[in-house]
Amino acid sequence: MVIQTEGLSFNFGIQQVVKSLSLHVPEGSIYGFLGPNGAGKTTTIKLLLNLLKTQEGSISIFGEDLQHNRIKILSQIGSLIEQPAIYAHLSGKENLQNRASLLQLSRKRVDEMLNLVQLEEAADKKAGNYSLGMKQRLGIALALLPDPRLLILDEPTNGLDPNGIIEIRELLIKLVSEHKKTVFVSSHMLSEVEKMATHVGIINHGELLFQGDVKDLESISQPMIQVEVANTDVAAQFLSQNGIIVADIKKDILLVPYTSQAAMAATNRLLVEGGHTVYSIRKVHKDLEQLFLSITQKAQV
Ligand SMILES: Nc1ncnc2c1ncn2[C@@H]1O[C@H](COP(=O)(O)OP(=O)(O)OP(=O)(O)O)[C@@H](O)[C@H]1O
Repeated sequence: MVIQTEGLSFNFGIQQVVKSLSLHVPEGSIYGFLGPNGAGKTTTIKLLLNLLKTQEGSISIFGEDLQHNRIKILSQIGSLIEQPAIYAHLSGKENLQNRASLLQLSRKRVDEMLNLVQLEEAADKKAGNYSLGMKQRLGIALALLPDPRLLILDEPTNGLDPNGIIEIRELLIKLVSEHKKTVFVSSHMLSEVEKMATHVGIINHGELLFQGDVKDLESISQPMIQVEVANTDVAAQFLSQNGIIVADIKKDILLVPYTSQAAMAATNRLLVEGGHTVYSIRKVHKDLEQLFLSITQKAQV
């Protein structure tokens, strides 16, 4: 495990913001750390980066305890929280060169980073005039300069347009697949991370509600029978009268909880024999966004 926390808790005054978190982030993963606003994501990230002092529990990174190996561990982590620290009056390249000379890195490394985050063409433009997405990519390039093993990003796609989101996503996938990094990335939108994350942790009110690989998340979603049918309202009423639960009615679609193949065939037969026009019928899994909402909402009740 690259990151492993056990019983990690944190209070701001009397408010417990992080509750006994046990995070397991495997090497070479893109770990999507998901939760609604105020769930405790930033606080957790600050604990991982030692920007807040651990009050209870433990954090181990690269197999070593953070409290006892702070400098060694932190020197191998690149991070981006909130706004990237960029000099607006300098160009993107100058921002990188400044940092590179502080770290005693070569100019070649600056060019490599500009290429990696696709800012070569805009390298000589003032960073203050960059779009939000370009600023985020410059921030990531700054974090990657010293070639860290682990990258921790707090909501890097927040406020970006769809193209900006895709560019960050492709960059993170490349970092893991071609550069062998591990990426820990927080977000409040499952749809933004589901296309890139290999692992997911869902947090709400400071508590971890789900952790596992993305496939596990899909498998806990309850399967449904999706029936594409004419006149959905009439068909739904007909099914209910015949003892079949209709979970949802959409424009041309009815959703019925899936129990078995035989039950699915029986639903089909019932509708057809009852004179309803069935265009298609198939087993589907709840969409991940809905699943995320149901996990986080359930926890609020
Ligand atoms: N410095 C602070 N002092 C007191 N309370 C704080 C402080 N920072 C955060 N909190 C509270 O801790 C809780 C968790 O905040 P945190 O920023 O960790 O959540 P988050 O999941 O990152 O949310 P967001 O996506 O909105 O940043 C919130 O209720 C917040 O008000």
